[in-house]
Amino acid sequence: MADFQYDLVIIGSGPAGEGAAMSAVKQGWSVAVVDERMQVGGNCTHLGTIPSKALRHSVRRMVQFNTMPMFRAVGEPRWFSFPELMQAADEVIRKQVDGRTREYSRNRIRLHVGRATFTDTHEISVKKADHTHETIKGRFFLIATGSSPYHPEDVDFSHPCIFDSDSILKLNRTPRNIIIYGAGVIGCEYASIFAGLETRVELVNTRAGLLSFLDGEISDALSYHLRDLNVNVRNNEEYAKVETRNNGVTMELKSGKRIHAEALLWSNGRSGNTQGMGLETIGLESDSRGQLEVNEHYQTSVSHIYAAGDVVGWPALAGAAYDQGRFAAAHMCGTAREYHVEDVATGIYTIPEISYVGKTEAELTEQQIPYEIGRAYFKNIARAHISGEEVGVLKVLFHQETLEILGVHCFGAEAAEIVHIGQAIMNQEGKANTIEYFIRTTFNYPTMAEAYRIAAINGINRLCRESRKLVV
Ligand SMILES: Cc1cc2nc3c(=O)[nH]c(=O)nc-3n(C[C@H](O)[C@H](O)[C@H](O)COP(=O)(O)OP(=O)(O)OC[C@H]3O[C@@H](n4cnc5c(N)ncnc54)[C@H](O)[C@@H]3O)c2cc1C
Ligand SMILES: NC(=O)c1ccc[n+]([C@@H]2O[C@H](COP(=O)([O-])OP(=O)(O)OC[C@H]3O[C@@H](n4cnc5c(N)ncnc54)[C@H](O)[C@@H]3O)[C@@H](O)[C@H]2O)c1
Repeated sequence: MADFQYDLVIIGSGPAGEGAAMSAVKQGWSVAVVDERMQVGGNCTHLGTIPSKALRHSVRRMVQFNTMPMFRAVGEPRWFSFPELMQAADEVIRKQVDGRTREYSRNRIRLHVGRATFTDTHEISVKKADHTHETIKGRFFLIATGSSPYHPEDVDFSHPCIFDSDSILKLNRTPRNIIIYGAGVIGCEYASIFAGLETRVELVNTRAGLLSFLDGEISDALSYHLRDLNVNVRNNEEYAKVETRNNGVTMELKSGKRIHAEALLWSNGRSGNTQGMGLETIGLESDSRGQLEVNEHYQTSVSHIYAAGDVVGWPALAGAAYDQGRFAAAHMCGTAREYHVEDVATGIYTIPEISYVGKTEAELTEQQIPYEIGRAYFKNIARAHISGEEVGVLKVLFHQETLEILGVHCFGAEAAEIVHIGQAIMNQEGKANTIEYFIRTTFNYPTMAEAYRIAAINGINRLCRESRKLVV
């Protein structure tokens, strides 16, 4: 006889678990969430999205204060240390945990703290901090256990100068220089953060260019601006060996170069959290990156066990994880309208920020879709003059004949917000998706949204010039 019994048992209280819990409880289901951490919110709140974005926000504020001439009247430039800036992030985490805990309690969702392991396809055992166990039965399960930094065996992560994206949050000083190995989203974001702190950054990229999934023009802009912030970007490099000293690290690259720094941040890849969960006892197997395969309803091969969020791989984003959890729960409860996370917007919080939705120029060219480009440079926008954030561009790709929006790419301050205006129009059905929307709609002034009107006019004018039609 199990200690507890629920309609749905969710393992993991990150965005995927939370989305599923809230969705199922609203259908009248009894729901429990199990997490090995005392506080809810998942790695998203405690180690990933929230601390890194709060940290980046504080760094940006500090850089603004230190570089804007207006502030010189009230004081000299001031530098906070990495741990001082992390304190502001801790306060954000506290507020997030408080809010989420209240939500669970208001909705009568039961929280169990401990590490979950499957004992059979309808039961888990939860090992608590005091080493006692409780058993929980469920009609349905959702595995929402997230992901962790990948650690290669030949790198000693117990050394005090070697960090991953979890342990970097405990860095107790501002290093004078740092090697960041892996120039994925995490590597590029932390390169911006450390550059803002005036740490000299060696960003070692195993690929030919930065974030190759981005539109080429945006990826080039990122490389330019990171270099402008004094980040040394080394493309097409792989490590051969990492050596440690008391006060630093030397990385030997396969190309023969040796680079030294006070610290190394390893940000090359993540693995799904599926180890030690007893998956073998229920006939589930993860792939070489610890990820689980699911169908379009987020069902694993055991039909009442679902999985969502980072543990299923792409797109490994918080907003997508939340929606995957919601859609999985809706399917279990039989209320699903056929939703599936497909075209997600991506926000990359480098300095400056990047965001995009839809196709890139390279993809459209490969698919032989005739497109035109409308651009608006932030340096021409009144709101950007006022905020002093003049670096950036909004680029809208649209079909030459139908005028439907095919992709929105933005680089510059608040790009992650700005992109959603284009996304809203792009997701309209049929003829309602048209770049002309931005020409016939009057915007508030001065706003960054105005960039859409400027980009639309720019694009339509180019199209009209080419086809010798009337210019707008
Ligand atoms: C540095 C960094 C920055 C990021 N920035 C962004 C960003 O700006 N925007 C964005 O959209 N995404 C960002 N991400 C990605 C985002 O954080 C993840 O996509 C998101 O956290 C995935 O949510 P999840 O619900 O799948 O799981 P997670 O948030 O990973 O939570 C999983 C939970 O499961 C628990 N758990 C695991 N195994 C067990 C077990 N056996 N028993 C009990 N509990 C268990 C863990 O304790 C954890 O609390 C970032 C990630 C990192 C690392
Ligand atoms: N702003 C954001 O949206 C944001 C910010 C940070 C992280 N994230 C998410 O976190 C995820 C991880 O980011 P990342 O910077 O590590 O980039 P990434 O996923 O691009 O990985 C970097 C490199 O590691 C390799 N790799 C990945 N997993 C591996 C594994 N298990 N074993 C060996 N090699 C592996 C990849 O092939 C790649 O070359 C991304 O998928 C991203 O969606 C998002």
